[in-house]
Amino acid sequence: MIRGEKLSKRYGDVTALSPTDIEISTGKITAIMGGSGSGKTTLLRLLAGLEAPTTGHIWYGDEDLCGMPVKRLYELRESMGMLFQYSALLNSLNVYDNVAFPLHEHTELDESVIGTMVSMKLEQVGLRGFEDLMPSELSGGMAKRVAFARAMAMDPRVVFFDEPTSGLDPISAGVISNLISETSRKNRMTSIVVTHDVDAGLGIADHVILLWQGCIIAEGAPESIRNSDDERVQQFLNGRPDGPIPFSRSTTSYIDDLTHKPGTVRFAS
Ligand SMILES: Nc1ncnc2c1ncn2[C@@H]1O[C@H](COP(=O)(O)OP(=O)(O)OP(=O)(O)O)[C@@H](O)[C@H]1O
Repeated sequence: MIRGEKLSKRYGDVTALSPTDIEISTGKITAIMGGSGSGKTTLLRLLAGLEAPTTGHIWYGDEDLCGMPVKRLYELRESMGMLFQYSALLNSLNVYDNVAFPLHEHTELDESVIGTMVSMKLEQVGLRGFEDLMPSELSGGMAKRVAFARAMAMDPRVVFFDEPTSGLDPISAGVISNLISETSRKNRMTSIVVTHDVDAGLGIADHVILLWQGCIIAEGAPESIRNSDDERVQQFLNGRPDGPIPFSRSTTSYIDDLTHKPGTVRFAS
């Protein structure tokens, strides 16, 4: 179990995440969903130990990620995989070297063993035979699949997916969703998926956490989220522009801004 306890994050005056308690079940897929700016990526980065929370603790079993010695944090990271929104492939390395990268970094395995492992991972994503291509020669969907293979290279126990289907056509998005779903279930992997994509999120998740303005407004099994009578949840699920979730996030008066009232002036005169 991964557990966030009174977890919060502020950036200057912006509260990206209000104090939140959260539980991620081992071996399950948890989707973190919500509109733009609701705090999804912030929560993912905190859980992955990529950023320190402003308050709270992140428990991996009985170990607190906050304040953990760096050496132990690196060890823990070796059991984690990450798939970022823009694939984050290393442009100067071909497909083979991108997938092999974590194995070269974290293991002492012979190249022949690494080669076999890379072939297995590329077979899993349907790209065996594409080892020599450079990232610039890949479509967006292929790049995501290579990034998926790289995230799986070390057979991680926990994998973080940040918007894995964004920018993909529906077929490529479906392929990535299936890969997440099948690999998670077969390997009993703990998957944490941040997504705007309602169909993908509700389709693959065992548990859904829905955020709004840095707060959890609903969580539970996909079916219970679908049947929620919270208007904010229904506005998000149905993509309605009008509703309790406002279009504008400005906090100052528009008229005051236009008339440069003291305290609201944004530009140097
Ligand atoms: N490094 C940062 N510095 C300052 N503010 C930040 C930073 N990262 C995030 N924020 C702010 O925190 C809030 C939550 O951002 P976050 O990226 O977590 O939202 P999100 O739900 O992932 O949004 P999106 O779906 O658009 O990526 C936003 O108001 C954002 O502007």
